[in-house]
Amino acid sequence: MHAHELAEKIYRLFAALRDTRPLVHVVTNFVVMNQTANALLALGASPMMSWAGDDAAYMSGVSDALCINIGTPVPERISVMKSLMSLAGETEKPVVLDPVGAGAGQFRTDIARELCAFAPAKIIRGNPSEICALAAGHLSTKGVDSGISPEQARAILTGHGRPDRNADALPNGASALLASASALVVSGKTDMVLGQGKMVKIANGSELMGAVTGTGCMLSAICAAFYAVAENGFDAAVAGVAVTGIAGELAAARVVGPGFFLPHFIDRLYALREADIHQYLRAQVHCF
Ligand SMILES: Nc1ncnc2c1ncn2[C@@H]1O[C@H](COP(=O)(O)OP(=O)(O)O)[C@@H](O)[C@H]1O
Ligand SMILES: Cc1ncsc1CCOP(=O)(O)O
Ligand SMILES: [Mg+2]
Repeated sequence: MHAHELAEKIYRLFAALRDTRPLVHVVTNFVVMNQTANALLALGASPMMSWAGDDAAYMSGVSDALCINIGTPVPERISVMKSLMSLAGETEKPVVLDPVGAGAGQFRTDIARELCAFAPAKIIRGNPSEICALAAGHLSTKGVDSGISPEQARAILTGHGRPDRNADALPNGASALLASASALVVSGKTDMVLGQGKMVKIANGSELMGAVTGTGCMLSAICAAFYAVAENGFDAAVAGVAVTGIAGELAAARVVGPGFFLPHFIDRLYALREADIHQYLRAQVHCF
């Protein structure tokens, strides 16, 4: 697929999202709740940040997509997450799982692994360490941050260095995790979206995005909004990653540091136009 066709496809999803204004139910951490809701609103979706167990059945019935984020886990919230993901699996509701801090201690890694078993058509979006912890048992997460680069993650996921593996072949370590998902997103300087037999690399974004908390969490919620209007998780993940990266890049061009990055990012999501996607998208499509 040519870059122009991919940009066109992403724009179609973006336009559909703005037309339909999907209701995205987000159960996320205490750190990023407000900025995630604002990012979804700016994008054109309708956020609902609720984690009450008593609300779960109703929210499951009315929402168009679900985003589950384990950043600040407490037992009651984890059990609501399981119920919501289980209901979403039954009704084939689009789900994104953000395994914040997977690989940083047994507690979080176990929670993330357990949640991976629910809602088989979900997108799993994490930074390189989080995805490698789940896919390959590679423990390198520092708190909520990645201890490895996307390139190192690609090497770990493909089984690089093993004599029976070609480093450019199907991501091997990712395949078992991918069996429990419709797409995996490994974010970072270059984002990788992995699906069955295909991968898209997107090189948008800015270093500043690593200096502001919650950019990954917002990316996951944005992928959930796109999943509500996409035919599959892979296309939704590509669109979510591209739009987040382009808005981040444009926002970073206007600021000198992280302090004002966030409001500019929200503004750029709000003001994003078709021409921006065509002009700024830096993506490569690989098929295996
Ligand atoms: N060095 C970087 N250059 C460009 N974009 C980046 C960089 N670091 C992070 N990003 C972007 O920030 C967002 C969050 O990614 P990441 O920092 O990997 O997630 P998390 O916040 O969960 O650790 C993604 O959109 C990613 O593309
Ligand atoms: C700092 C922090 N601590 C617990 S959750 C959280 C936010 C993590 O956000 P992100 O994964 O998007 O950087
Ligand atoms: Mg994160």
